[in-house]
Amino acid sequence: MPTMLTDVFRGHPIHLPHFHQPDLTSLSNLPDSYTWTSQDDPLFTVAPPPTAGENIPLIDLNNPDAANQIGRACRTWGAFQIVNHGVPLELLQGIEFLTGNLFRLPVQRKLKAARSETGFSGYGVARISSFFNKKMWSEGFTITGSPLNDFRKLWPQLHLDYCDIVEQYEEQMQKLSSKLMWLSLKSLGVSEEDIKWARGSSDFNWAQSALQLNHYPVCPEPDRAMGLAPHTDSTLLTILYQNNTAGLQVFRDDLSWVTVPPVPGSLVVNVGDLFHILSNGLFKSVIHRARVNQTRSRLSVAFLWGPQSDIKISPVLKLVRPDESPLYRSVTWTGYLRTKATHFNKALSMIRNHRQG
Ligand SMILES: C=C1C[C@]23C[C@@]1(O)CC[C@H]2[C@@]12CCC[C@@](C)(C(=O)O1)[C@H]2[C@@H]3C(=O)O
Ligand SMILES: O=C(O)CCC(=O)C(=O)O
Ligand SMILES: [Fe+2]
Repeated sequence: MPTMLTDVFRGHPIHLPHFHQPDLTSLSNLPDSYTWTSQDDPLFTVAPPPTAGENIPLIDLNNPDAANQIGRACRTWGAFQIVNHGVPLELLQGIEFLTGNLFRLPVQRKLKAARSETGFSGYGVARISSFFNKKMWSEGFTITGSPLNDFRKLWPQLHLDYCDIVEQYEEQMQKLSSKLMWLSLKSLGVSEEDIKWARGSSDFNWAQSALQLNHYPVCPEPDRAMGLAPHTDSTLLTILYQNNTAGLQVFRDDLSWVTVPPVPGSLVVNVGDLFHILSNGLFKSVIHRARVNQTRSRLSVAFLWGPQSDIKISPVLKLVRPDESPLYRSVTWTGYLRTKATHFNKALSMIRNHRQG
């Protein structure tokens, strides 16, 4: 039996200090343990060049040229925003409503559904927290499979309604992710024929996913705090819904940090590490982070999408020059998540084939 996402960290406990996390909404000063400097994160204070003013592309999926625009965005930014994506507005409002209600619950109630050190789902701090000396100004809730058990602990009365929203949201995101993957691959001249594991399976039985709900409370000193530290996602693609408070920033070597402005009804798409591997390095897995705000709290919902655990992802052969070896060795999603859980931002280079000469 392949490892399911739920089991991926079973033999890999990660020390996560949720139980010692104060209620961030009650703090009027930024404690030292939450104060970031460039010593805690070398990218913390990099300044943009004086002429920077660019932003990630906003792509209309109804545009006949969408595949090319997406391909270009994946190569230059590793991220883009989409409109006319087909996900009903009521569903976006529904998931935002659920997320807001979840994080408004008293801390003691949220901790009833705390994620354990070897678990995958539940309430807690970001997994990557263990790689940083300072704490992040955020709380999260991870879902994979049915959230029924956790939601029953959070909402003894209303859990079924909330499960329904998650199910509908995941169904829509699943369809959209697959559409986006094929559009971006089309731009590289890659079709279903070229990828054995994804060929002809319209019921998505080769894919699996997780949902990450994030909350960034109002912060007394946002310039010195960090909502979610810089990272790349370990996914093929991530589709992110953000409420109308800015905070997400993507990194470009030539432009530094660029804020992704919230556009009502739109969704942000990030290329993850697995898509970078699949595209033989042509698509960038984008470094991104979340900053926080002094007057407005922020919510985001990340749909993390990847292949089933028995599928090995390797560069599409069509994208590898005949005189070169593929840039990466093959890897399963669960195998990669474990490497990432131990080596964090060194994970990609650990599976890279180093070229001779
Ligand atoms: C499938 C996963 C990707 C993720 C780790 C996880 O097991 C579930 C949560 C995901 C998330 C969301 C916030 C940022 C991130 C780096 C983290 O700490 O947890 C990502 C992980 C990832 O993409 O590597
Ligand atoms: O909140 C955000 O904008 C970013 C969230 C994120 O990067 C994630 O959940 O992986
Ligand atoms: Fe992310």
